[in-house]
Amino acid sequence: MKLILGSASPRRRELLAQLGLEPAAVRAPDIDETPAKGERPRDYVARMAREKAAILPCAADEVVICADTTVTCGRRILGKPENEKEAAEFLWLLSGRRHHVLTAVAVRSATGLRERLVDTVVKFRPLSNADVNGYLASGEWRGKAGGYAIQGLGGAFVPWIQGSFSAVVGLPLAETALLLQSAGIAMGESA
Ligand SMILES: Cc1cn([C@H]2C[C@H](O)[C@@H](COP(=O)(O)OP(=O)(O)OP(=O)(O)O)O2)c(=O)[nH]c1=O
Repeated sequence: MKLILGSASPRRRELLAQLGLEPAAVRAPDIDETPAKGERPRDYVARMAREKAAILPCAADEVVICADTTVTCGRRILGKPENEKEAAEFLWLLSGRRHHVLTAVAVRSATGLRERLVDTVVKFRPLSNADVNGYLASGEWRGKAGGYAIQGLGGAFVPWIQGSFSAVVGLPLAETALLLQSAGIAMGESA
């Protein structure tokens, strides 16, 4: 079976490499990521991963893996900030609080769709003006759910997590390995 990474995210590619997996091809999914009115965060993130997997082509000998990562704070869904102002708003919202990072993984093959949702709790220390301004200036917030990257400078804001670090970065390694194994992809095998 050929492994296809259905994601434009370089982090997801690196996380697959950590499992010893190199995709035979990378296909970027382009879907509308707007949450439906009143949609619950868990439903939203699972739907996003499923929709990404559904729109990509998948041949009979292919296994396509897609994922979606979303930050939720209270009832709010924090996606990728559209601009610096929104990134600042997200960082202040997360400052000094715990929030959830939800990552849904969808694996599609000729035998069907397999999915998992991983919920990780992340705590931010209280941020100062200098923290937020410095972080905005770094540009690291771009393209990251919730406007931060735990694997980068954003790690300095995080004294504690409960759950899966790799899921926060974009792909939960333990769950991904199991999903891919059941779809016929062996770990450490280059596609
Ligand atoms: C919270 C957090 C998110 N992120 C990233 C992971 C995801 O790439 C991104 C959330 O956006 P996603 O929509 O999940 O993915 P994407 O747009 O980057 O790529 P694609 O849809 O093609 O798969 O935020 C981090 O890298 N570090 C973090 O700490």
